[in-house]
Amino acid sequence: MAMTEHGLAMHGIGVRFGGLTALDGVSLQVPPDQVVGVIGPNGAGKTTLFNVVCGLVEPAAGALTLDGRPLRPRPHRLTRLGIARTLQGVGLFAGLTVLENVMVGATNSARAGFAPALLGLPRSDRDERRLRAHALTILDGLGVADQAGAAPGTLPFAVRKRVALARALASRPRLLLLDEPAGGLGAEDIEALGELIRDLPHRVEHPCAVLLVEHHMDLVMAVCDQIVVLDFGRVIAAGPPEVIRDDPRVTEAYLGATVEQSGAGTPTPDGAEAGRGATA
Ligand SMILES: Nc1ncnc2c1ncn2[C@@H]1O[C@H](COP(=O)(O)OP(=O)(O)OP(=O)(O)O)[C@@H](O)[C@H]1O
Repeated sequence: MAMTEHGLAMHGIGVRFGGLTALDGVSLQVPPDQVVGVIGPNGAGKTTLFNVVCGLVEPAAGALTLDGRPLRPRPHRLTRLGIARTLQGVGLFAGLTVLENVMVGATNSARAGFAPALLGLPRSDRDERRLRAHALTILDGLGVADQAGAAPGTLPFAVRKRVALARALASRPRLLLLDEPAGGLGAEDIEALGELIRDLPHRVEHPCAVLLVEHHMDLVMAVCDQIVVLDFGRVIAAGPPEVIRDDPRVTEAYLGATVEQSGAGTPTPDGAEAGRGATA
């Protein structure tokens, strides 16, 4: 991967949990106009890497930069840094409508945003209208505006996932972190999700780079410009999908994983699942 100052970069990140090295000298880049995927067998360090970028895990070694400037992410400050994330689950507020959930996502900080409305504090009608219109536009872009007034709990899982994505996009991030967005979705929904993800860095308004941690190989191969392969906390390969697909080190990592736990996952990166007991 060519080095650039733009976007997110990890430089030699190391993370240890007691005696276990979860990440070992991991470097990668997410340029502003790309979708970058992180794959690897179970336990390879993908979630740990995601958590480092979110500020949930502090690395023992290495550094992060955003547009060449040092980045010390903190979970509550991500939005202000122009970073948004979705989590493995859906995580919508059950007591709010779909629209309100997305409006919450549009707030940049608890002081300036939707929180006053939630707390019953006064805010201008104009702000409120603007926020609603913005949230509706995003829901519309994801094809779920017709559910704006619904309670999330009444909606199918695939729709809730879209709403969660809408909420993340509502803060107009320039980097979106997606942790297993295909989890629990059927093939058709995954394909539609792939189209949405692929489009994000190329939107005319508010384009946004994507760092995608995902088990579903088909999705990763279809949407990523670059793929970083982790195994035992190290980067064993990095490059565009067509290179990664044919890289013997990658096949070996997945094959080795399958041998370790027989029957776990599909033994090549062409399959829909990863090794080491991967989930679909
Ligand atoms: N909080 C923690 N404490 C101790 N060990 C941890 C912790 N989090 C992760 N690990 C270990 O670090 C290694 C990397 O785990 P991680 O969850 O990042 O892998 P992963 O690639 O996301 O796996 P999966 O595909 O199963 O989600 C694993 O050996 C895991 O057991």
